[in-house]
Amino acid sequence: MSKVSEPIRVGVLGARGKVGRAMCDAVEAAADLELVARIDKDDALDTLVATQAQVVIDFTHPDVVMDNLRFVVEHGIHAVVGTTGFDEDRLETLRGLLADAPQVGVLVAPNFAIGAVLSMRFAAAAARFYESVEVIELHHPHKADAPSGTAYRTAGLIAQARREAGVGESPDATTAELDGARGASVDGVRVHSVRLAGLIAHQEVLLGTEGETLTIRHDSMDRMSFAPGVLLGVREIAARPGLTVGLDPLLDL
Ligand SMILES: NC(=O)C1=CN([C@@H]2O[C@H](COP(=O)(O)OP(=O)(O)OC[C@H]3O[C@@H](n4cnc5c(N)ncnc54)[C@H](OP(=O)(O)O)[C@@H]3O)[C@@H](O)[C@H]2O)C=CC1
Ligand SMILES: O=C(O)C1=N[C@H](C(=O)O)C[C@H](O)C1
Repeated sequence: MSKVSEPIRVGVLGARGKVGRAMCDAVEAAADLELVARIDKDDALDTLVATQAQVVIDFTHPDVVMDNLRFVVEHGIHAVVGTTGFDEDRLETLRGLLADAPQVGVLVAPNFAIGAVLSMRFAAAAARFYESVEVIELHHPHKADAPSGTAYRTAGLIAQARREAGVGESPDATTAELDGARGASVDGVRVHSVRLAGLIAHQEVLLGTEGETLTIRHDSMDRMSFAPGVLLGVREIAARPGLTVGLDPLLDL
């Protein structure tokens, strides 16, 4: 007779936020998961221990996410993290925390939408074939950070692919510009941030060379687009101790 396994006990941090609310709904709708804690600003993280949460989902704010992770790692709770702001320094700090808790797994991904993960891959694959490349990210006007975490990662992957292929910088003869007109340079790649009411999360990678251009565009039209990737992380993270960056390995990419 096959054994029925217990549902995974999940806590959501940022539970009243835009993404947190959608993740609570997604966890509640999944038969193999149980939502045991909804934590938002000023709620006690101890609730996670009292409710025996096994995995947390964090969609909070770049300013607080490291404190949340310190707490959960120290208490042996796995984490699936969508909150942005993870530069190399933060990832290194996280690796240090995890070194003292070798059984704990933390997944940090700048974007959990499957199409966004694929579009980053496509952009990295295309980058060496084009002279020019720029990234435009477009989001709702309540977003705290710019450029987006996805744009940072996309630009980083593009820059790495171009370096490995020996491709030089995108040509740009600008000698006079208004501050910000050419966007921000992320690892040498120009990134432009649009904030517009009515949008959710969107990104275009523009590539150009003699006689042709290629545009790689992804659109999240609903925050539920992040749920399949997050739930995949929740189900798999206990089997992946240490730090995992990006959803790619969970998708066998
Ligand atoms: N990786 C991915 O796929 C995605 C990542 N994101 C990222 O997720 C993060 C959240 O986005 P979004 O939901 O739009 O933002 P919101 O501001 O809507 O939600 C964040 C929530 O976290 C709460 N919060 C603040 N501090 C704490 C704390 N210490 N503990 C628990 N909760 C806290 C906020 O409360 P209050 O408002 O009172 O401060 C708010 O309710 C951002 O960094 C965003 O870029 C977003 C979408 C997808
Ligand atoms: O704040 C958002 O909304 C989003 N944040 C993430 C990012 O900064 O890349 C992911 C997605 O773009 C939505």
